[in-house]
Amino acid sequence: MIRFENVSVQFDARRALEGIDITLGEKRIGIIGANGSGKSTFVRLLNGLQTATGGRVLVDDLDPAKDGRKVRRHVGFVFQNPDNQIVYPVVEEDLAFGLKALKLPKDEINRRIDEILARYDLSAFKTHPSHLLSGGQKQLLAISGVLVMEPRYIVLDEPTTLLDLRNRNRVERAIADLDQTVITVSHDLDLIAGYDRVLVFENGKIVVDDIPAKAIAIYREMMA
Ligand SMILES: Nc1ncnc2c1ncn2[C@@H]1O[C@H](COP(=O)(O)OP(=O)(O)OP(=O)(O)O)[C@@H](O)[C@H]1O
Repeated sequence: MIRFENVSVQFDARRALEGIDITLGEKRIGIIGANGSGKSTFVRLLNGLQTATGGRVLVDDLDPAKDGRKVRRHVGFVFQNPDNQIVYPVVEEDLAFGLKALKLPKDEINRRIDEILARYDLSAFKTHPSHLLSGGQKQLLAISGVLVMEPRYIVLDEPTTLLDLRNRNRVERAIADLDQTVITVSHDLDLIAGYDRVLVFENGKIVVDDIPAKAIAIYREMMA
């Protein structure tokens, strides 16, 4: 369960979030809103990448601002730009690095890596230099790097911006198959159409909180 208690975030003169009070317990939560409306700031609060300047955030009763390391074990985060996420020069090394930190047995590490590479059609790239992957393949690798860790919550910030239609659909299906709670920030309204709940951000506030059909319809009118 995720709770935001009267959360605000202030960057110097700019207020990025204001008076966010919400409890999230659904399995699929979509977040939409205009550029600069506060969506990324909102999700970055979930793993302590951003700290609240007012109020507090709780993820399963842990405060990411205080227990960042513990929380990050349970909250996997896929960034907008995969280059910020891929740190190792070879694909399999990149996938292994978090798993090694968890001190998993070698067999288990290899099993998880082979399985995730197969799922995203990346098996042929296992020993390839990560930086030579295409933009979309990098995005898939970044998503894979989070999924292999089997976190309880998965936050995806614009996970399909670089993907062609086939890979975009693949990511959509992969998300649908996940047992975990998924929170997706996206301008791709189709991606979140089948979700349980959609939040619409405007000027640092949640202005709509509803089922996708209703939230998306209101958002389309707001953007018209
Ligand atoms: N580190 C920062 N320092 C100063 N201002 C920031 C910082 N991060 C975000 N902001 C500002 O806070 C506001 C909200 O930004 P945020 O990235 O959360 O928006 P967003 O809804 O995710 O936008 P987009 O759809 O463009 O990704 C913006 O006005 C942005 O300029």
